[in-house]
Amino acid sequence: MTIQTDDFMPTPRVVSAASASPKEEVIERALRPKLLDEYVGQLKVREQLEIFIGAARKRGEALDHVLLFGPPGLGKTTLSHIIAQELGVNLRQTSGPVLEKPKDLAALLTNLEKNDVLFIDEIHRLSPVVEEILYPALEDYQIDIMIGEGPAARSIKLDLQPFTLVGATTRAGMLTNPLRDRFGIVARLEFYTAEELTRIVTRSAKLLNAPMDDAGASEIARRSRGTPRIANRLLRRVRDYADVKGAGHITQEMAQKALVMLDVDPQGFDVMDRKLLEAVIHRFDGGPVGLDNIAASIGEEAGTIEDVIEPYLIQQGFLQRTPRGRVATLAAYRHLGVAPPQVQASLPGTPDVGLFGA
Ligand SMILES: Nc1ncnc2c1ncn2[C@@H]1O[C@H](COP(=O)(O)OP(=O)(O)OP(=O)(O)O)[C@@H](O)[C@H]1O
Ligand SMILES: [Mg+2]
Repeated sequence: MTIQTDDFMPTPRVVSAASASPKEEVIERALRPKLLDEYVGQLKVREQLEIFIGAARKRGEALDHVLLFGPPGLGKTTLSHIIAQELGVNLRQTSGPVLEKPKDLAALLTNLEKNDVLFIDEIHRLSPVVEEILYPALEDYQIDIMIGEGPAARSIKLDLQPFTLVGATTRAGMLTNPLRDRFGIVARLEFYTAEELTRIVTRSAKLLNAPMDDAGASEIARRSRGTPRIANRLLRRVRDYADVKGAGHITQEMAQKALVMLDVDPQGFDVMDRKLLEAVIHRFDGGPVGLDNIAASIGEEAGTIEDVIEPYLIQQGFLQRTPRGRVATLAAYRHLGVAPPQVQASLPGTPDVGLFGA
């Protein structure tokens, strides 16, 4: 296998769901729904939360600890803010990698008021020593802290106010078992349907004062990889296009032209998606191929492929995850206009042709 050097050039992704830039975060905050009722989709999660939040409020208790997991840009941070808002309590926000020492977490915990929400983003990246502190805090609202040093050091117990931890992660599989077991409510966020994304884009366009018709909205929604963050981002790019090339009104035609310019295909796939599928098909005979080989071949980190790129390809049925590696499906061949390998199952001794074999 030859690897061309241009494969290692970073490719800017307009449809990357990965975390927003600081500038984008400001816009995201403005577009973020504030209440459960405004939060589109995720019906199961919403219904559960409505009940549990209602019950906690009624009893004046802290809500059970909540773990939110799912691919980037599906609304974990948004939901954590909504939970605090609906509970009528303060939200304190931090993230796994920021909490370097036990005392960083202890300081946050001891400052919580009754029933507050502590949001820890990227909770799978907590260091083990910090995680240790968290266990008794979650279980008994207590922490053990060390006072002094050397032989004079002693540990004292501090009582905390009852609180709710909301943890978010793109990788539930990387959480330790003891930590995962301490969440009473575990919610997996799913990709959004085109209809749900249409509602999200329509709402955002109103907030941005961007005139748009329904066909324009559904065109953007269809191409947003099931992800609100991408839908909002494409909306802003399409609006720019409509402002410059048209009279500012977002129609289906404007959306289509803008998305062609942005290299987002009708399926919502971008350069990296197509690169991945092409690599599996052309360089690895359609698979099965391991994640690391794909990563080396397309010049992308394995973690990014696993968290950001492949979940949508798998959900849409273009890629399959098998115990032996990733396999391109018939839909992937069709999408790229490549003839699938011939099925030769009737001939004895023919090599395994992956999915298309017997
Ligand atoms: N259910 C929803 N309804 C309406 N808008 C949504 C919804 N979910 C997310 N959004 C929009 O998508 C943007 C991204 O969501 P958010 O930042 O909550 O994603 P995330 O899951 O925390 O991503 P990451 O894993 O990168 O932290 C938000 O600004 C918000 O406007
Ligand atoms: Mg987030």
